Amino acid sequence: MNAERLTIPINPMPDSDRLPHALYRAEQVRNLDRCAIAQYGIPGIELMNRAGEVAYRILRERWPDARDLTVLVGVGNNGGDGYVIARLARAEGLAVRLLQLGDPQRVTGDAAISRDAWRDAGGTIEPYRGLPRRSDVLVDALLGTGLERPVEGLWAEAIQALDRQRAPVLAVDIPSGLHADTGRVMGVAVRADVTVSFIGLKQGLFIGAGPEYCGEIRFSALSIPARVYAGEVASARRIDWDQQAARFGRRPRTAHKGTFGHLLVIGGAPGLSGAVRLAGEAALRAGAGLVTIATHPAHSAWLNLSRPELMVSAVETSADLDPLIARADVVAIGPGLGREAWGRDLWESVLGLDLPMVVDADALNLLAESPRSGSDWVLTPHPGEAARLLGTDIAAIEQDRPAAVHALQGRYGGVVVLKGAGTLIRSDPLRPFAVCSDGNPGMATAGSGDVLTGVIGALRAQGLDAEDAACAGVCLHAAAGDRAARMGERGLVAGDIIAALRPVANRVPALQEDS
Ligand SMILES: NC(=O)C1=CN([C@@H]2O[C@H](COP(=O)(O)OP(=O)(O)OC[C@H]3O[C@@H](n4cnc5c(N)ncnc54)[C@H](O)[C@@H]3O)[C@@H](O)[C@H]2O)[C@@H](O)CC1
Ligand SMILES: Nc1ncnc2c1ncn2[C@@H]1O[C@H](COP(=O)(O)OP(=O)(O)O)[C@@H](O)[C@H]1O
Ligand SMILES: [K+]
Repeated sequence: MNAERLTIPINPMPDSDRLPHALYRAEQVRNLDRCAIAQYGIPGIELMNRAGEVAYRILRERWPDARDLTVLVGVGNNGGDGYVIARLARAEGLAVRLLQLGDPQRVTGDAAISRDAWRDAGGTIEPYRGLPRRSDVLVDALLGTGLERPVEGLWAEAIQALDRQRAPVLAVDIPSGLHADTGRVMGVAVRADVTVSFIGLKQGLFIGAGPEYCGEIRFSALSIPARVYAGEVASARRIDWDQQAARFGRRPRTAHKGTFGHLLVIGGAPGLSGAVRLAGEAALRAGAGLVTIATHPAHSAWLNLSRPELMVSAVETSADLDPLIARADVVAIGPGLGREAWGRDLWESVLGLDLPMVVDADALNLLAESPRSGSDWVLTPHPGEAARLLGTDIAAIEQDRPAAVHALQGRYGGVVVLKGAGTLIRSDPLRPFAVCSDGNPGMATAGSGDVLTGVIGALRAQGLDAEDAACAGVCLHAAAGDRAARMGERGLVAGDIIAALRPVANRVPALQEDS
């Protein structure tokens, strides 16, 4: 690959039917709504009608044979969208049951207008007392971005009942019970087959439990003017390999191995040699020109037998590192480093270096023991390492991953990659953080993080800065994981991700036999 510095714009509007890249917090989407209404004169009821129409169109497209619809509405504007959907469905001759949670007298504003329009069209409102025995599709219009406390009582019962029945569920704007900013489940949440989101994509759809609850995500900006978005800087940006691959052009015909950088991978205490071996091979497959592994003498002699392209050096103490560091462009440290004297000595010796670094695994655990801030490093903690780095527990990290990655970056500097489903990348605290929406649970397997370390190190060695290497590396790794998962998620091993790196990095279409 030939890496180029490239500014990739964040588009708030969808291009064709692809999802936009800009993500927002609930409060920001409310600002966008308000701006469209106040400054561009689009009445709120018009937005609600458009939202209902879009959701209904997607419902018909996805389930053209549906005849019996059950719509669950709450008392806010999310419920307002639900009345519109119910009215449109009834007008087309579908049998619609509308079940109300909360007191319909509490419905006000645009939602009340939609409620009345539903009644005027002959629709009835039944208080929710349980789901009908059968429906072809259920619409979840209970709670949207106005969710403000854990879901309890009858509301929680209704959501659990949705979970138990077998018909597909379309969630309006966001699955009810999912927190729009963190993707946290607020007690219980609707597990949707399709989620249709409006105006701005909520970041919680892609973070935390979001990917488990949203099903397929569809989006409509409800035709509000593009200028509305100029006033609101996205809180996050969704990244994927399709977009990040634009950084990589054709390799110059005159290239030599020095063109693509020299990565030094440090780690592999006795018994942990596999981790450096995986990181090293992944780096070669992600296009690094040269890769040297600095590892324990216990296994250095045979480490490269299965991959002779790797250079392997035995390091007894940190003094042995000096000549290797002198030849390296980038250092990746941590895979299999251990926390014994050997690993500590190596970690301490690289701390003062003026070289780009990728810091992973046990190096992160050692960093947690004596915290310090760096500027030119990429830290790649999984939630367990993140918890140690912040002196908290994993549950606290997972509850609010955006806050965790923000705190990590604040305390440790550089670029922080918080791994897991919906990996987050945070560099400059004033700019949107990134969320990778590729990847799959097949990648939850030993050594998969070591592969990522090698990939990010390789991209840095090829000239990308820390943030670009982290974003492109996470996406390349995830896309390779997705390609490897064509053969099934269960039983996927880290080596399968490595094998997929090369075709994905070169954008070679998948062969029939891959799938
Ligand atoms: N102009 C607009 O503002 C638009 C809004 N739209 C819809 O409006 C939604 C936001 O509407 P709202 O701000 O009214 O909020 P919601 O409809 O999400 O809910 C707010 C209501 O639910 C109650 N509530 C909050 N948490 C609860 C809980 N755990 N259990 C029970 N009740 C709870 C609140 O007290 C409030 O009465 C969006 O998600 C979207 O669906 C769309 O119609 C597009 C246009
Ligand atoms: N459910 C998932 N969806 C997407 N990516 C995942 C999922 N589970 C794990 N991954 C990715 O796999 C890698 C696992 O890394 P890590 O936990 O460090 O594993 P190890 O320590 O075994 O190498 C991370 O990049 C992570 O983001
Ligand atoms: K909803």
